[in-house]
Amino acid sequence: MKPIFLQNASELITLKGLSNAPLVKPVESDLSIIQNGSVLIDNGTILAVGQTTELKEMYPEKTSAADVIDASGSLVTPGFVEPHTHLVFAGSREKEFVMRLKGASYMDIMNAGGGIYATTEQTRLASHQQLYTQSFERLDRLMKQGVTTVEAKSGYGLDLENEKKQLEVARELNQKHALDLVSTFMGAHAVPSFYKQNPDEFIAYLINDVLPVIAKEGLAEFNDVFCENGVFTVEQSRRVLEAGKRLGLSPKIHADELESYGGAELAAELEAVSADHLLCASDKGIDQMAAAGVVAVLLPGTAFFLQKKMANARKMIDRGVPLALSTDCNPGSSPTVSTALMMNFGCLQMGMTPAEVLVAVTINAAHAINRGSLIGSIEVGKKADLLLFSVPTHHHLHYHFGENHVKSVIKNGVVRVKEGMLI
Ligand SMILES: N=CN[C@@H](CCC(=O)O)C(=O)O
Ligand SMILES: [Zn+2]
Repeated sequence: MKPIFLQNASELITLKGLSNAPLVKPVESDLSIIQNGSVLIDNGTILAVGQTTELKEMYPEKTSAADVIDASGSLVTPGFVEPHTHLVFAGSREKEFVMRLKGASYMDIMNAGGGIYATTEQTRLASHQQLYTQSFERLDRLMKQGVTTVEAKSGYGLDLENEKKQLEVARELNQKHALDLVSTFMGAHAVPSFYKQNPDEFIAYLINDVLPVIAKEGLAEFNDVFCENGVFTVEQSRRVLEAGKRLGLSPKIHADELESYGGAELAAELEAVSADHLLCASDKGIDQMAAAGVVAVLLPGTAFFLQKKMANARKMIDRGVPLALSTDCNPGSSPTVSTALMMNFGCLQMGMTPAEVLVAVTINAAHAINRGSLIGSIEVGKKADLLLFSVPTHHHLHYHFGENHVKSVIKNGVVRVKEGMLI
């Protein structure tokens, strides 16, 4: 593999020195910006980072032998990390979208057998190959948006066979697609109709019959639950997450999305790696998350699409919670792959600064999936996941809102997107 020398970036956002823990209360200087910056990449890894003249002097042979990418006039950042998606699914739910526009609520639709149940029905019917092909295409679209690592949840199978199928598809995608995937088991996404009268039995089934197989076959790293009034109680969520923990799966929680329900508090109690959504998180829950160092993964696309008030990012940051942003890419509550739009929501709807937003889609997002030491910043030894933009500074990303400004994507030291096109 020939080295790559990316040179002359007008703004190189390195986010240096943040690999050990997620960043709380980021400020502009945390971006550690290098003007006229350059990056030397060798064997898929970052070998050196600095000013262009400096690196040319330090590595004369390597820089002259390398493939040169000229980033004059361009912003360069670490690849975006998506810490919350429901990537592997079949079908779409545009009819529900129209029902919601006429006043039906997300939960009304789910309780009537639609929502997660509708996608589960279609996902169960789809073959491994069909799911693989559709999800591969979704990954391509994410990559064009600058995403270089994707967390992918199961949760549209709701039984051993189909949860496994989703996770096996994610595993194959991780092997064959250029992007890196991180898998999360989410069997506790909805109570299947067979168990409707006795959700505790479904929890017992997940704990006794499903989780051990998922753990044994190494199909997931995290265990997630939809902790929400009408879905799984705090007590049921605790049970399934503790069982996962005993098998080595780190907890994550869909918490306080539609009601204030104690999900943030549970995340703190279990020292979950992240609590996600949090539109209705209580002050107490927020403070407990801050004390426990749980990353809040906020999903503004979902609030926007369900026409709800955005999570209170400002309050969470001010009270000391580390924040990440993600698309929540899924067919029901956030059918989008646009990180750019999430960043725009961060600045324009959630009171976040441009620096807070950039941290939220890179290094803090990496920490939300336990990858802070590998990705999320441009530092020596880390994976060479880099983005080159058609704008000169990061402020332009928000100023020209609603656009994908990604020009090139380098993933593991290989150029995968050039002039906005997959290559
Ligand atoms: N809230 C629960 N789960 C998903 C949506 C799943 C769906 O509607 O299909 C979410 O994160 O928004
Ligand atoms: Zn979700």
